[in-house]
Amino acid sequence: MRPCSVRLEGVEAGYAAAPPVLRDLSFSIDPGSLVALLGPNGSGKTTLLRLLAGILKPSRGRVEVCGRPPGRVRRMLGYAPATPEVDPRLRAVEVALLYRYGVSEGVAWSRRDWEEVLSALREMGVEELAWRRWGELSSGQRRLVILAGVLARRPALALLDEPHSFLDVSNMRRVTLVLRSLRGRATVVYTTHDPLAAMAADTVVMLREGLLHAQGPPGAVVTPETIEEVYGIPADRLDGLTIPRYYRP
Ligand SMILES: Nc1ncnc2c1ncn2[C@@H]1O[C@H](COP(=O)(O)OP(=O)(O)OP(=O)(O)O)[C@@H](O)[C@H]1O
Repeated sequence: MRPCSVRLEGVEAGYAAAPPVLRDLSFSIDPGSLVALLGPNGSGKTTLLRLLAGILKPSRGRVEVCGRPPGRVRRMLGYAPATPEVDPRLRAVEVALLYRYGVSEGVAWSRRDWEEVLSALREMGVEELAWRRWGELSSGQRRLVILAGVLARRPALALLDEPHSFLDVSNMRRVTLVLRSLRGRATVVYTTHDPLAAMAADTVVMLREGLLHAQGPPGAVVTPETIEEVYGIPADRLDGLTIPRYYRP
């Protein structure tokens, strides 16, 4: 499957009668690129991913994924929610299989499905957890299982909500390397609260109160100036990286 392009034009989106969450959003993403979505709590990152996944429809403007409305290309998309709802009795490998197929796509699993999912679990370093029940897994282990399932789907566009959350530094590195290895083969959009995790992307999209604040290479977007503007806290530049000073008064 060829990686998808993404295009938004004058998009407004939100929930029921409430004021729109995303406002006048226009930007595009090149096929095969790795994109980090950064922005404060409540700025609309998950809403944007749900829009790209076709779960939510815009109230105004146009969203195109692989040149079509997302709802028409669902089979090409993989979506990993930040807080997936899963039956705690399922085995990890079954959860990964569900995500390989998209949770609502009823299918009979073949031997190849099992092999692909086990291989993805291995890549995420959680193969030994394959037969453990979901309810017995830690938050970080669950994150890795869901990511394995979505990546085993081999999506043309992977939409990953906080893939680094709950992970220790070694697993953060593992996930970052896996995401970078997908460049050129899949378009990947991931949300994060960690400016360092965003530095691994080709492009950073910074949202602020539902508006596009900045888009560009990490070095141009994740700067001490932007951190100060968007989050209102100081940040330092160290070895070319921007480190927010949330750890020091
Ligand atoms: N199902 C919903 N119904 C009504 N409002 C919602 C719903 N989901 C989110 N919102 C609102 O939409 C806004 C954006 O939420 P969203 O989850 O997209 O932000 P986010 O940037 O992903 O936040 P976080 O970093 O905290 O996960 C918030 O003000 C939130 O309260």
